[in-house]
Amino acid sequence: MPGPEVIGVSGLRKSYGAVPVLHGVDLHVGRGEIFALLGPNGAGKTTTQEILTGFSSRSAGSVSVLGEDPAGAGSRWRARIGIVPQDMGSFDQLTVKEVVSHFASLYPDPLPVGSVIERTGLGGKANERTSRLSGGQRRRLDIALGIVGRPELVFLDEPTTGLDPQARRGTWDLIRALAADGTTVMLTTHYLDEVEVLCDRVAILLRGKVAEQGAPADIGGRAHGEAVIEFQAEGPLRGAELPTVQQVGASLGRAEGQVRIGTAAPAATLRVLLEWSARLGSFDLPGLTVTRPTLEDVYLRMIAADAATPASEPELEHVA
Ligand SMILES: Nc1ncnc2c1ncn2[C@@H]1O[C@H](COP(=O)(O)OP(=O)(O)OP(=O)(O)O)[C@@H](O)[C@H]1O
Repeated sequence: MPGPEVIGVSGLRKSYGAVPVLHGVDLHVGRGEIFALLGPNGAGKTTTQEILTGFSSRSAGSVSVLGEDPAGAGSRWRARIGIVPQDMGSFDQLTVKEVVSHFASLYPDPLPVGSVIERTGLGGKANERTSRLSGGQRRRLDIALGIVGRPELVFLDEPTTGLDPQARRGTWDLIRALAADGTTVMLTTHYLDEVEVLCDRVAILLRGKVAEQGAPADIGGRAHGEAVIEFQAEGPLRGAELPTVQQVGASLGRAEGQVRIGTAAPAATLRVLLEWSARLGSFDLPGLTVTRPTLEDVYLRMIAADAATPASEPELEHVA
């Protein structure tokens, strides 16, 4: 966590009636971070965001957002946060500019309406009725409404769902610019590439618990996990006996000329392989690839492992 703490959550629990949904969530987000909540449908991401924004009560645990407990925070605190839910509702008879201006009027120190409309890529639509916007343009309007109040902390619930690839990248640039200005961003998403390229840290929520929290590159031990080296044993390498790569912790497989090596020490293993290929008169490992598990690989593995684990005993919780 780089900056001072903006969100601090410990032991957060939530039940709807007798049904527990959050089972002791811990989260810590620093100023200026772009933080993702990732998890399958129904994992509790929206519920967590609703509690952090004061729209839902909690059953147990402590929550601090911008130094206050959202459960009792007033309008001055509310003006310091921006919220972009999955669906902002409809303002069909109003134009983009009218809606953004209306929202701006609710805040003590809003951003200039024109610049918000430009930054969200709606410059050409300022005088269009919102009923005539496409789905993706509606989503950009939602984001405009979430940031017009110049928030210190903005919550985005699936901000790029329904956007075309160019608009997604535009939204990422906007989120990066907000963070560079010191705005803290917490978002939920189902897109792993979005987490990978955009977010400083991610918490993976599985069945109401944080299964892991950290930089996307470190999740599931990715940074130090096993890499896979593959190449084609062609030319002088064809049929040659492979070197003893086990000495650098590598395992070895071979099928129809395609060599596949799993190794915890890819650089050392490559050195052995390159010396071996040079000895055979080849200065290349044809079709060489070195890959580590992607975020998607480790995420899907975590979901599968979680699904294979029986649900814990029903917990005794306070009813919200
Ligand atoms: N108002 C409610 N009353 C009862 N149960 C609810 C309510 N809101 C959410 N839930 C339940 O709480 C669980 C978590 O829902 P939540 O919307 O937080 O998940 P999510 O991770 O945001 O899912 P998604 O990715 O589908 O948006 C789900 O099982 C859902 O059915």
